[in-house]
Amino acid sequence: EVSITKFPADERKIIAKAHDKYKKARAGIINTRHGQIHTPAFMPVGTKGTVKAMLPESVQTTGADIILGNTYHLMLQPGAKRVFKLGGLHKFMNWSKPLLTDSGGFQVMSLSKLRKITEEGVIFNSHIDGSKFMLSPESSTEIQYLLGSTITMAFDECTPYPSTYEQAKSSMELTSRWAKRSRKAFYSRDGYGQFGIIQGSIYNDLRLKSALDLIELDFEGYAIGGLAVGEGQELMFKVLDYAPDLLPINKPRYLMGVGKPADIIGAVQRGIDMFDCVIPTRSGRNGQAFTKYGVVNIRNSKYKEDNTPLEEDCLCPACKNYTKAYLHYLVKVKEILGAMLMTWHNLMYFQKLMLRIREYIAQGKDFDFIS
Ligand SMILES: Nc1cc(CSc2ncc[nH]2)c2nc(N)[nH]c(=O)c2c1
Ligand SMILES: [Zn+2]
Repeated sequence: EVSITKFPADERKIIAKAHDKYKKARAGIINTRHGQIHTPAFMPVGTKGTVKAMLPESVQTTGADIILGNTYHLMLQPGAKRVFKLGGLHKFMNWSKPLLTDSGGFQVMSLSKLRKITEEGVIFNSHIDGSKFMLSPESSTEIQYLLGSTITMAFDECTPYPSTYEQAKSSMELTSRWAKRSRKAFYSRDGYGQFGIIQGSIYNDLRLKSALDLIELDFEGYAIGGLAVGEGQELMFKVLDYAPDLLPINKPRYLMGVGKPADIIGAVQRGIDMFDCVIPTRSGRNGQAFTKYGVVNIRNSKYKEDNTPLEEDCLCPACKNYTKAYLHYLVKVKEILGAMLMTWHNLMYFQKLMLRIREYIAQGKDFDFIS
């Protein structure tokens, strides 16, 4: 099954001895049918069956163990049944390692204009051609099965921020009812898993109720949803000061949609194991490079004759073979190679950050370094 194996207890004691705020941090391995995931892990986003501007083998060289796919986009095009007929998403996109697919509700709410939430599920018009679709706990779970996801996400409603207590309560209760239906619809197989997603916005009693409802369904892992939706880092950390502890300690904890390096470090310190965010890929294409010196906006004219690499000790192709001047030029003239090199560097940067965090935890060292 999908299980998180932890460092032996005595090594955990070392971690506990480290400064208090690190004692919740944990490093481990999730074993799946498609290989291991070293946690804390960062999952690059491959929304439409590709991590934009990257070959899958290049994504692999950055150190990523797992990438994300999207039920919403893939069900509209090319269609889940077609992907299934063609051998599943792993084969289709030539990625043999673990794949996690989001359940689609979040994307419906953020992408399709016309949509209606009912007890049954969400009825929406495709943002591509306006045709009518329904996503429900059952159909979302079936679509993820057809795609061949290693980790399937329960169908939830991401409670918007801000929400009143009443709004958050009824939204969380809907998510609990949908989680039960998602769990019932899941075809469980060795090495595959399904994660429940807890909601409850910023209200600790709702977060607790959501966790209790989902723990009853015995998922292979748990995600904290309803965060990184505009509440800001301070409020997010306030929820993370207690929410991870409501979840089973021996199961993976995934914080959806997070985040910048500082967000990731703060969340790991509060017990989170898995992350996903479009920031390294999307901002890379927009000319932002993450470096140990901070974020470099490569379009800035100060780089037009800068003959040095983004980072002298980075092993990515952008840093090994090119200069900031060249990257500045490529991004300015919108050359495809610019998007490729910037993306590659950022993904490498995020994986190096996760590697350093895992090493520091294993050695029981403080890792307050802000990358
Ligand atoms: N912030 C945030 C982000 C995502 C998308 S994660 C993702 N999907 C595809 C790429 N990345 C969420 N997804 C779900 N299902 N529920 C949430 O509460 C939620 C919250
Ligand atoms: Zn680099």
